[in-house]
Amino acid sequence: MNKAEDTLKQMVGGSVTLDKDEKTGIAVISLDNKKKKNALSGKYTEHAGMLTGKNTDHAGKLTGSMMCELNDIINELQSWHTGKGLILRGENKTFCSGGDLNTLHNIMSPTQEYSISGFIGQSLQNLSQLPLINVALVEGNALGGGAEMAMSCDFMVMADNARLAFVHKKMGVITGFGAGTRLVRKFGTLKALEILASARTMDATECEQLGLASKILPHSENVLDLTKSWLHNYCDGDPKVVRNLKAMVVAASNLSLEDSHVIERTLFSELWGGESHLKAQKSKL
Ligand SMILES: CCCC(=O)SCCNC(=O)CCNC(=O)[C@H](O)C(C)(C)COP(=O)(O)OP(=O)(O)OC[C@H]1O[C@@H](n2cnc3c(N)ncnc32)[C@H](O)[C@@H]1OP(=O)(O)O
Repeated sequence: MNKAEDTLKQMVGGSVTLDKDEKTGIAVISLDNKKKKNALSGKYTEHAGMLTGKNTDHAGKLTGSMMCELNDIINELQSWHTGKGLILRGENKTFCSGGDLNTLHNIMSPTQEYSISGFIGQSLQNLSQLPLINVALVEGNALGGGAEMAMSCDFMVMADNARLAFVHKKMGVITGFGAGTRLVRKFGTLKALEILASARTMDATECEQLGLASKILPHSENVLDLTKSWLHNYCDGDPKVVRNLKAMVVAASNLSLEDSHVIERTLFSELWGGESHLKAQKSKL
């Protein structure tokens, strides 16, 4: 993976930031690459250390692509033990226009791309498996790799101006970050094939009808706040309960029935007799 990371670090431009709210337990990851509609590039910043929380003695150097930053942020969230929810969004009223076409143009080796898609695919897999209920807030466009990122979250909330398109076929490729597999598992082969082979653009209404979007919100300045309120419905209460619930869902989607039942019982028994359980029991007696 190191070679992939090194290559990604050459992609200049953009940033990814994390905002953790300890009070609500909801974190927000924001993609920001204004000049390229939040395409996934890298960045050059004189304040790199401040943004990434490390590399302070390398300030002013190329410090890594947006995907490397996203990967670092996901790693950081693995140890956020009081967290319950996560929103992945784009700045500038749009989600993400996919891979940076300028840089992708220079990566023509299948071996290199195999390793890069492995790095990004693993990051998105790690994101989807965080013990946080996560939601992609899609405003504007989620195209190509951007659609793949949105697809890796538990839920998708879309602004009414949002559009999602797996444009890969039009680019002469297919999905490479895991969304093809996710689409097939969600819809079965026929619907997934239709979505991927048509490479069509789906608006928020169609995404909701398909079950890709769980909620459509009016496109407005406070769409992020509305998404936080929506997410709060699912992740209010004791962090341990919310996190174990998410961990159980992750286990069930990855493991055999038998193995998943063991995990489910383990996670259940961890909560039995705990503070929340006793409190709830008391209020019912
Ligand atoms: C390996 C994974 C597969 C992939 O993700 S491949 C990439 C798939 N994505 C795409 O093909 C999207 C290409 N972009 C577009 O279709 C349109 O730019 C888009 C997002 C609908 C926005 O349209 P408009 O609002 O009309 O804006 P625009 O076209 O004038 O774009 C503004 C500036 O942003 C740039 N941009 C947009 N998407 C980019 C991308 N993916 N990589 C690099 N640059 C990108 C665009 O070139 C333009 O730059 P400039 O202002 O002309 O210098």
